Amino acid sequence: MSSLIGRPFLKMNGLGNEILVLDLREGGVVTPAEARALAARDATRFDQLMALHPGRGDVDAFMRIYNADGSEAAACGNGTRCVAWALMRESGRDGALLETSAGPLVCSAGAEPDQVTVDMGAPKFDWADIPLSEPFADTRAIELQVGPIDAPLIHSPSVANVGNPHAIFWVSDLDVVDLGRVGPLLENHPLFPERANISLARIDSRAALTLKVWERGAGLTLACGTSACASAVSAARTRRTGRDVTVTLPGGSLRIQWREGDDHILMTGPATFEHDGRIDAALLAEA
Ligand SMILES: N[C@@H](CCC[C@H](N)C(=O)O)C(=O)O
Repeated sequence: MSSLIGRPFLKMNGLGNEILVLDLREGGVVTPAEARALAARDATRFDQLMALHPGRGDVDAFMRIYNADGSEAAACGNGTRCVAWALMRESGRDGALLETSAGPLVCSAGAEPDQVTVDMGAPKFDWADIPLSEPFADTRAIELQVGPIDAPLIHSPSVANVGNPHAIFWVSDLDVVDLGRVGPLLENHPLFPERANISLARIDSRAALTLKVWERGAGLTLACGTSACASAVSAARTRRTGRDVTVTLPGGSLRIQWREGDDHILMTGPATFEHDGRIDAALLAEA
């Protein structure tokens, strides 16, 4: 019998990015096949599944993050806000300390109801940390073959790791290419040994950008918090914007601040509860 039977879940979303928060603090581990089955059910449909495991010391929960295709990720911005919201509701406190394999995440209640701020830590820009499969001295703009049709339209992405790998293509028109077509090709490009999340980013002003995202392991989504973080720091790093920006995605907007001093990224945005339930055998049946 699956170790997930009877475990409680919350179906939530962060700007329309579908999140399933699964409480495994009493035990249980998600297999890739179980993740794919849950992603395919209406009641538990997700872009990311945030599985909560017991945390050590002061940590409220250790999170394992699964994409809809069953693969694991070390970071998920929208999912982290949803988990923090759930744990703050449970504890009655206005903060939560979470951990993933990429490190600790300090979360706090935002100024408005259902808003959460997450300290996403410091970004990494070294080619080996993205990771890329070959060295690049400057990751603000790398050379990447995108094929003869798309090459004149999108090229020279910035790359960053904010707990997970991102490539950002700077465009003036977000529809210049069909991201649903080029996304999977770029996600699996040989330059990205661990695949990558792919964004098209348009600069609107010194304090605003707009994104479309193809997520590793999940495809086109309404929003991706880590893409917003990676794009914001890359925009500031290439002097396209300042360090405090509003990032608008198809599902809504996030405020991203790249703090001077420790270089940590602060992400602020909503977490929205939809419904709750418990895992049963029918939810885990192969789709
Ligand atoms: N939607 C997420 C990102 C989830 C992980 C990503 N698809 C990956 O595999 O790295 C977010 O809000 O950050």
